[in-house]
Amino acid sequence: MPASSSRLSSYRLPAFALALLLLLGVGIASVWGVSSLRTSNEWIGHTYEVINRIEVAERAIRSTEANARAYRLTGHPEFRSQYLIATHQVDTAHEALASAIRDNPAQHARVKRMREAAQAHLVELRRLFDLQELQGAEAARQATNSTLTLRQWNEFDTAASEMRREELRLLDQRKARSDRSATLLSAIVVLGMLLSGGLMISLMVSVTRENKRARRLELEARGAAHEMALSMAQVGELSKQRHELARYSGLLQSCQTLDEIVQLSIDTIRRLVPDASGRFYLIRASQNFHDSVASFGDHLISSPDSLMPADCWALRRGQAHMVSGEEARQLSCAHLDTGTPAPGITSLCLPLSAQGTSIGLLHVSAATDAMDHGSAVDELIGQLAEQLGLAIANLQLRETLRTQSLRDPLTGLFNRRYLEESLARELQRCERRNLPLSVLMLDVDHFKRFNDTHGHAAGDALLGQVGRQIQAGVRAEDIACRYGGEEFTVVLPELDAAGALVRAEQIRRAVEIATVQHLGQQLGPVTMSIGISTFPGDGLTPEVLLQLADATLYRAKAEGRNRVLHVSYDD
Ligand SMILES: Nc1nc2c(ncn2[C@@H]2O[C@H](COP(=O)(O)OP(=O)(O)OP(=O)(O)O)[C@@H](O)[C@H]2O)c(=O)[nH]1
Repeated sequence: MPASSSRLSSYRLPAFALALLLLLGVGIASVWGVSSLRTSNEWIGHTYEVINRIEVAERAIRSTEANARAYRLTGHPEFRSQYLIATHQVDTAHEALASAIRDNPAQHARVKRMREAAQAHLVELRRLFDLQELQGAEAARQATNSTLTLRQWNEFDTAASEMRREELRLLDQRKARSDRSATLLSAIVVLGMLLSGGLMISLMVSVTRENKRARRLELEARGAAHEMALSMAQVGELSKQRHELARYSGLLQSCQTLDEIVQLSIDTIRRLVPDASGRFYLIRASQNFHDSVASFGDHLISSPDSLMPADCWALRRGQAHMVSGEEARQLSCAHLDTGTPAPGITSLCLPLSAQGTSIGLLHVSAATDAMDHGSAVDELIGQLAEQLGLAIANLQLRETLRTQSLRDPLTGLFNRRYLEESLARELQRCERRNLPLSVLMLDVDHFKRFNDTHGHAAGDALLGQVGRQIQAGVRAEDIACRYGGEEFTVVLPELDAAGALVRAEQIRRAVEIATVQHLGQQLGPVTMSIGISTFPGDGLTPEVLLQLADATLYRAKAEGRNRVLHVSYDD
């Protein structure tokens, strides 16, 4: 369509010029035709004039003849004077006739013949008139030569008739030419008007089409400009979102705790989708459940605190699962509380994984419009989830490594290396603040016998349980360690000997009454001996305090086991 239109437009100027030329031609032809008609009419008028003058000449000669004859017959003077006047008119009439046909030699020759015949007849009439004047009317009548008169009249009439015929022939010819000119002029005018009118109509149609096309193109151009503005806005939005994601990646590297990671992720998701809500889940050690670790927003679609992997399409398929609108009826995840997302709301489940291992789930819900704009938001949140999974996995790995380096794997308590570092630090802190610090040295009684009786694995299970009981028996700020073998140490900052005795007694009692479940058997209970040393009364350095607590422990063993002992050297 545009190609044909532009092809037509290239013909428009020549067509317009042709139409103008045609109109000009019609104008010129009209002027020429009118001029030609006027000339033809002039010639026709001229012919009538000549014919009229022929008749005037005939009338003049006949009037002369009639008056001369009447005078000859009656002698009446009136006829005499009329005769004399008429003789003058004959000359005048022939002069006028000769003047009218001076451009036509043949007619001119005929006028000459007419004139000669008329002159000859006038001479004869003059002769008879003079004779009548001198000798009377009878003599003139007697002298009349009828033969001569007839011959002169014949001569005159012949020339006049020839002349009239010729004029009538010319008249017919000129009328025919005038008719032709009029017909030709009419044809030219009609044809020219038709052609130029047709061209003008074509031009008008073409220009109208061109205008419509121009209007359509203008509308299309406006639409394109609008779309470009929209896409520019989308590009701007996309760039902003990518910037957010890049910022997220950078900050994620520096996060030290899960809380920091989760908070940063929430902030970033809320920046990408302002009114979004959602929940973070991490997989439990048992792998059976995903437990919620954090949530955000107004929960457009709520999801429970814990969910089974089978309840989530994303966890089952190992890939993002987004539903909204009609689709939600069939494919909504079972863990969503509403069953199906409300109209206009989109739900997005994203599995969190690292190196192919599932570690959790991110569920986000938001208005469908907010999730759809630029059609890249779900993709961006997907990228965020990928980085989030890796970050959590890294954190967990770091935590595991740190725990492995600082904690005893069997009991979960701190190891001896950590004890030595932290005892020195805590001792300095308490010394600065002038506060006491107590050290407990704990040992399972007859553990060798337990091992030998129930096996090494049962001994491990017992040590694990004792470790948990020791941890449960102290404050969060206390430091419980496995010193080695079946021996444990607890550092109790800011606690004096009396307080340490109470705490140690609680632990001893808890161990004494507990049994251990191992391979379906209930083993134990066992007892524990505990030695105490206290800063500053018993010693000032970590080494002294540990040695003293150890020595007191062996003294408790020696005194019969299953007891707590503190030896005050001040006493
Ligand atoms: N199952 C298990 N046994 C351990 C572990 N570490 C040390 N043991 C054993 O613990 C026993 C310690 O025995 P002893 O040092 O003789 O002390 P005891 O039998 O508890 O006797 P008393 O301390 O005098 O009450 C040894 O048999 C070690 O092999 C451990 O990690 N797991």
